[in-house]
Amino acid sequence: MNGTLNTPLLTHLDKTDALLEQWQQAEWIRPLDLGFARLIRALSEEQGETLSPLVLLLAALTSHQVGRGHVCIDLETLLADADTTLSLPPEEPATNDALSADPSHLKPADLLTRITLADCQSALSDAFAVSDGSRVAPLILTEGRLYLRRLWRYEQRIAEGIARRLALPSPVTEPDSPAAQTLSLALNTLFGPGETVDYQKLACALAARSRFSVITGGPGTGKTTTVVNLLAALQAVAGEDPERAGRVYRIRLAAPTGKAAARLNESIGGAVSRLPLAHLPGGIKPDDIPTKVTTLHRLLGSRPDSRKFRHNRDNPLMVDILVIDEASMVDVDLMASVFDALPAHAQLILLGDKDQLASVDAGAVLGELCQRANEGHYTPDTTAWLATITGTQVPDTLIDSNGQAMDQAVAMLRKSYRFQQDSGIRVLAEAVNASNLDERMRRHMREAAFDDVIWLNGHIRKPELDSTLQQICQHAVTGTPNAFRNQGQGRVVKGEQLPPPVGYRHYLDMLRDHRLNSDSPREAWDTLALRVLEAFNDFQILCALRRGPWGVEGLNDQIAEHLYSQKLIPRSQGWYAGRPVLVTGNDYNLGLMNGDIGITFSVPWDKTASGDVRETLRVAFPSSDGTESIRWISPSRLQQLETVYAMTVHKSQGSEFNHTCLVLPDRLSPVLTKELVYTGITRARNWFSLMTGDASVLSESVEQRVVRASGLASILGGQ
Ligand SMILES: Nc1ncnc2c1ncn2[C@@H]1O[C@H](COP(=O)(O)OP(=O)(O)OP(=O)(O)O)[C@@H](O)[C@H]1O
Repeated sequence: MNGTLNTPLLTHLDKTDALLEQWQQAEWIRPLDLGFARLIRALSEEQGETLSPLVLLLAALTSHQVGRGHVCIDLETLLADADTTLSLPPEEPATNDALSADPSHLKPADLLTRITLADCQSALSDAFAVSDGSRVAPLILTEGRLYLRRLWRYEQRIAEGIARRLALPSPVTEPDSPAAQTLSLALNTLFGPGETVDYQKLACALAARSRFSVITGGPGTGKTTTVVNLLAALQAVAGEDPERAGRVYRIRLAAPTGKAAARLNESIGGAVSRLPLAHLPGGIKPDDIPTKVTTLHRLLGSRPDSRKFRHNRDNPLMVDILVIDEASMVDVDLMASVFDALPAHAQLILLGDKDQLASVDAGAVLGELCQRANEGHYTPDTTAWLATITGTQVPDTLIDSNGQAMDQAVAMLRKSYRFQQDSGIRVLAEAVNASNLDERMRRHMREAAFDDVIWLNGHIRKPELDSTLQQICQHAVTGTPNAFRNQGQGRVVKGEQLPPPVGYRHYLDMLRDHRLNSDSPREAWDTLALRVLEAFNDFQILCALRRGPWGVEGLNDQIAEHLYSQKLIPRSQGWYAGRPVLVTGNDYNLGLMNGDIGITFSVPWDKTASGDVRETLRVAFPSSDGTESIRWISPSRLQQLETVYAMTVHKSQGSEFNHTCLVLPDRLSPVLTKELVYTGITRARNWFSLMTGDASVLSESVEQRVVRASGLASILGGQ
């Protein structure tokens, strides 16, 4: 090791350990991170080795990064900018700020400025606990990336699963083969033979050619429509393929959360019913295209108290084609399990929006696979094949004679069909995505120049905290329709008159004014609960942060107090009728999944000892199987949940609301990124409002990007 490591903190193992402990006590790193580093130390000592303090430090930091969604640490990036890479001290102040009060403490970045890449490489390669992957070790170092072994294995399994599928021959590769001709006929029937570029048609063709494909697109670009057409085209090919003897493909549809599965369930049935099946080759029947969507956990067969799934390499799924919607939310752990459970021949199609936030847990698989999607990188071979099969010429800007194998399996939908050309939500989302929120756009938002977007306090640069929180609370009650252009009246979307935006009073009134009683049948209660849950979905406050007055914790308290002061709810704490709750962990016994939302009802279903009717509280959750039934669960049985007047943008992924209000705090922090703002805006179907603690935070946030360290793109790019 070279002489730059002259600080005792990196020459004495006990001192490094003590520093890590200090960081852990200040909640900069997790107990798990410290524990992992100590495990590495113990392992080395068992081998009679004295661990390098630098390896102890890097072990803790790698584990810390995994907790922040990274699959690994890229050492060069870490050394170039440790502050940004590690985000330490953390963006949200810990409850215990003893450390930050101590001026003598060292940040990881202070320590790492003294370290070179060569120091890291040499310390790591000397350590027994670190391997290059050729032997089992808790840390893996490969191409300058340091992994926890578990995460490295996930990435390897995903890369292998993708590469193997990309290499499989396809019956439609030869344009004059019968299968390719059938595909071409099916696509022309589904989309028309038009010569203008139809990205949906191109996406179907690309995905039909490969056993692994990704279709990415922003909201309303037709991902669902495209995949339904794709499945019809694939079944048409299967029906004509003598090798399959007319057997149709076994297709399954899945999404990472119950909410996302339910949303796809709602839209897919309609899209399937519109298919021109009678005109397609292959004699496809309506039942050949599935309309039921399940969660990935259910599909893979999750078992209580186990990370392992029932379906795996030894017990694969009975499936020929698997479609995963909202794939941006799938972390590397779950994605690796998907590849394990898929039979070797099975085709995997990932759908999602590459610009959204990545999964909460480690990995950004979809985002990484789509890194080059904007520019296409289709080879001349692919382009010629697409022209023959679809009759469409790919624009020159998307052609690249050096395109990689993975590029040929990624399709991007580029036209929004949901939002009209002048929709503020669409224009704003595009501007955020391009990190281009100019003054004209900000003025448009402030002055309600768009029909559907309003920046409620955008004219005040630094609004006062209390009055802003008060304004958010009032907005939460009514949705402030008057602030929108034309008071939110008279908008017509796709030929239908849209009601003005609403706030939480809408569902609370419904809950209060119902006429059901103890004689009412259970079905009537189910119907009411469905209506109330739907009404709750009409409005949602989204926050960037968890802690502090601008975070979900503070805002939930504030809003509950305000609703109570308005007599809209009977109390502001604990359980009460009207309390909306978000499930924050999977509960397999109750059949509830992380992200499920329920509303508390007071129901007359109990009796006192003397036989009188007694009101009791039950939380109504929509069923997870896509049917219109309700699960009524006693509050005492619910373990992991929080009130959900305000929700983090992270948790809102996979959901959509009629009206969302995004709350941005009064100062910039690393969590405020373009992806977060984009995800928040695109959760809104018809109305979007913005509240800021400081007007400049909006523009500053969209200048920041989420960059997650991982090696997937590099492994696949090297194929
Ligand atoms: N090629 C098309 N021509 C006309 N309308 C279309 C086309 N494709 C999709 N649409 C319409 O646009 C709307 C959005 O389509 P779809 O639900 O398929 O998009 P999506 O990308 O899955 O949306 P989401 O953002 O909800 O995931 C639907 O009303 C659909 O009928």
